[in-house]
Amino acid sequence: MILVTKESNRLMTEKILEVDNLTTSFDTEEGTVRAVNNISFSIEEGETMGIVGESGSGKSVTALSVMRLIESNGSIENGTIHYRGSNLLEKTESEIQSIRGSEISMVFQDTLDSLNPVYTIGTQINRVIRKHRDMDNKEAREETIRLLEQVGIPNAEERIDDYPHQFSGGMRQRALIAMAISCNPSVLIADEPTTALDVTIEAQIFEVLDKIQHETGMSIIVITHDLGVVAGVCDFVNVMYGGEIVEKSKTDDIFGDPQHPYTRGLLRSIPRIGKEEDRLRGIEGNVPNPAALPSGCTFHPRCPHATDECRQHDPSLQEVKRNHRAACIHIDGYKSLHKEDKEIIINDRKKGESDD
Ligand SMILES: Nc1ncnc2c1ncn2[C@@H]1O[C@H](COP(=O)(O)OP(=O)(O)OP(=O)(O)O)[C@@H](O)[C@H]1O
Ligand code: NI
Repeated sequence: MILVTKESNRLMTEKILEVDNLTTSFDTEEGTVRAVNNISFSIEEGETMGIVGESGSGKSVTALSVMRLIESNGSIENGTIHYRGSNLLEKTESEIQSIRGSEISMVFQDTLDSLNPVYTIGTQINRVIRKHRDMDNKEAREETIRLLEQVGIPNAEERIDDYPHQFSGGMRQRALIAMAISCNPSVLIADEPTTALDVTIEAQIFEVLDKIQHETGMSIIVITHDLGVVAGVCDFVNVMYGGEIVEKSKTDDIFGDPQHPYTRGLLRSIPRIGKEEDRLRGIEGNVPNPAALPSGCTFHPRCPHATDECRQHDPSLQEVKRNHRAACIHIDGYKSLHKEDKEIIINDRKKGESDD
């Protein structure tokens, strides 16, 4: 039955999650902080979507809004979040609790140390399973072993009784993924799942996610500050800056034909292994204070192409070509500059490759 539904969804390419005009803000001592400002995106079954941006751009708040886990000083001011056609913002707390974990699940940022040190890995996953699924202890234990195997933990039958400190960082992250997928969610949100891990382990974690996606057809939202991660993993990408989505397209187009000056800056700052000097080549300036966002285009104080118009008008996302949108008023007029930027990127890459 489920398979039939899933299959027909795929044929109809139904959007499994659809976020429209989401605005989330917080009350702070500095005043109202609009952490997420009027953003929209959607994801289909089996797709992997990236949300990329520097620290403070609103990525986690976006995810927490979808999970309805915004802290008490914050609120979703505007927008809708449709999951399988019904608006999550209209659900009661108990309805949302049953969706959370079993339909939409999240691996939280900075959770590597959040497994409870006094309980075994098995006990902690077992608990989540029994909360959502009708299984007795023995069945849940078998299911936990299966999940640990699924995320690539060797000797799962023995490791299930280990305590978190007996697991390496990469193994703990696998266990957290096992926990997040333990109730077969349709959507998994992974918030910076590999930030604390080295690149080899990072690649392994994404291989695990890819494998699970093939096995289950789940949709994945990957949150990262690293466009390098996006390249290998995501079908399409939303670039966030100052709480807004400034560019969105298929991953290939983000790399092959980036439009927004911010995206191009991010691309130029992807570090190459062993290239220390690259770290210095990020985007000049700092992310804006969300309690005091600049006038006009939020990016204008850091933008090499900013004009008076940019200081006055906040650009909305415009279609650059099919399925590729960017929020920059100079997208037409600045075609030539874009070309120069592209040449810099391409030459840099070639240089990097020949240096390696
Ligand atoms: N509970 C809160 N109260 C006040 N401000 C908040 C709260 N939660 C988030 N913010 C602010 O919202 C903005 C966006 O935060 P968010 O955590 O979404 O950024 P992020 O893109 O996930 O960054 P990072 O890469 O550092 O995780 C930040 O300026 C942050 O300080
Ligand atoms: Ni975050």
